[in-house]
Amino acid sequence: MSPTPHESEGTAPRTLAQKVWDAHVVRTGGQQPDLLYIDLHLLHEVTSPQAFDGLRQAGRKVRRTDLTIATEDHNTPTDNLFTIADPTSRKQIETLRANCEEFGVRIHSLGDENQGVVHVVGPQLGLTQPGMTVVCGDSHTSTHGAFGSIAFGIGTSEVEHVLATQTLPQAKPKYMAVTVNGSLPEGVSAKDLILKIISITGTGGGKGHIVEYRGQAIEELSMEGRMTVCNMSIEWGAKAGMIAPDEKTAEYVKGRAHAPQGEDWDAAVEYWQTLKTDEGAVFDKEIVIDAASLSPFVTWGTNPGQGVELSGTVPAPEDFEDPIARTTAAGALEYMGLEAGTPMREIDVDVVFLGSCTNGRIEDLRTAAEVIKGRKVAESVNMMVVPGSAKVREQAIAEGLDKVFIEAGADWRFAGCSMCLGMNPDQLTPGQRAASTSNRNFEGRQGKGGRTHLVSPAVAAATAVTGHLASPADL
Ligand SMILES: CC(C)[C@H](C(=O)O)[C@@H](O)C(=O)O
Ligand code: SF4
Repeated sequence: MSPTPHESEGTAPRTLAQKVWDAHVVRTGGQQPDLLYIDLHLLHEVTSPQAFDGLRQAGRKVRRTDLTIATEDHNTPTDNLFTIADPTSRKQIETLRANCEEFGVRIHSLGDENQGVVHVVGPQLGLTQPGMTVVCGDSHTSTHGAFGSIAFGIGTSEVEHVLATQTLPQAKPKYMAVTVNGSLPEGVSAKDLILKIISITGTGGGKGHIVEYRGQAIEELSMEGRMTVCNMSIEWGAKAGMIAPDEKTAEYVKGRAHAPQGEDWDAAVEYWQTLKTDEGAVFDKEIVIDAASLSPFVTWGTNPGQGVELSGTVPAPEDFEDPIARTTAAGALEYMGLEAGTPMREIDVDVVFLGSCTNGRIEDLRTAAEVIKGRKVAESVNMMVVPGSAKVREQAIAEGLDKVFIEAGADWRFAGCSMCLGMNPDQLTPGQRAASTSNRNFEGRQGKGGRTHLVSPAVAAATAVTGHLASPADL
């Protein structure tokens, strides 16, 4: 084996994550956690109010307003841009606006062309770039790892710390690799892959680890697909998910509002090319998956690890060896109103939700529109299409996708988190069942008593047409 550049320089081979980590350590040593520099801090209305209050009380400023950006997403209505009927939601949005004004933080409010779900907006503006550290008071910050950055969710007190200092103390993580060999079969998407991974690991399998997804199937994913995979890293407990940047990554970033320009661009790309795991670098753990063995994957239960092939059946509690898994399964079946042994394809749904920071990007809308085109949403189904951002919406309209959805009978909405979680008016009613392209199927997640099946955009679209869980191949 020929020595890697690092070995020849006398440095031990490192993983991608270690390289990015090392490049951001401001202070290390002793029993203290490392102090990391933060390159990008994203804010939304839910987890920032107390952080700003803390700054105000301490008489501090936001240290780097140029590295801080806010958007409104969780509490925003999607049927109109300006009337926030719920007083709590309205207060959160108004508080964010007032805080951003007081502290000089850039904000993309409802009606702004760059408003949208925070994890859609960052990459879209070219703010998210390879090799960065990205944080946000939001667990799905892991999405940004798709660019080869270390990106993770933080708590409100940490939000305050980053606002005040642009740094964050962090204990050293462990490192894991998920290697996906071979190509995904036709009709199998990034969402199917990540749901399968979580069903293997369980919701706690990644705890304490920064995970690098790699292998042919990962390299073959679009940037949107990579974001979908990294987005759900937190759903199996990982601290963050990452994918080494390559030409596709650079192509995606190039020309965006905040992408480096001219000589800076060349220097950036040269640096990004070094951001890969060195040969011989050691991970604490590795999982290997054969992509060819995968097929469309959906959830049947009340956590994202309770999934099964669409061609499969609802499992019975006895199918699980682990006593805890057995009890959890029994509870999930009861909440979901499902009988063990029922073919997944025979489960009827009332609502289809296409959207969220997992699958609300332009590629997701295109995939679903292709399936829906020339067909009708079943009479028994209410399909909501919610672009992840105002820009995604604008692009979809430019491509005529809005018309495809509207002609099929779907509800075409404004951007926001929407039915991904019950913080705004888009909610399931008790007992309603949804096929949803979002990332969490917890009890009550989409509305009190609502039942959620997590699916890919293609499965969502086919399900909307048939009225039961289905893939485009069934149409
Ligand atoms: C509200 C917010 C803090 C939360 C998160 O951390 O992820 C939300 O975005 C979610 O998806 O559950
Ligand atoms: S779309 Fe869903 S997962 Fe993403 S930030 Fe909003 S609530 Fe969280």
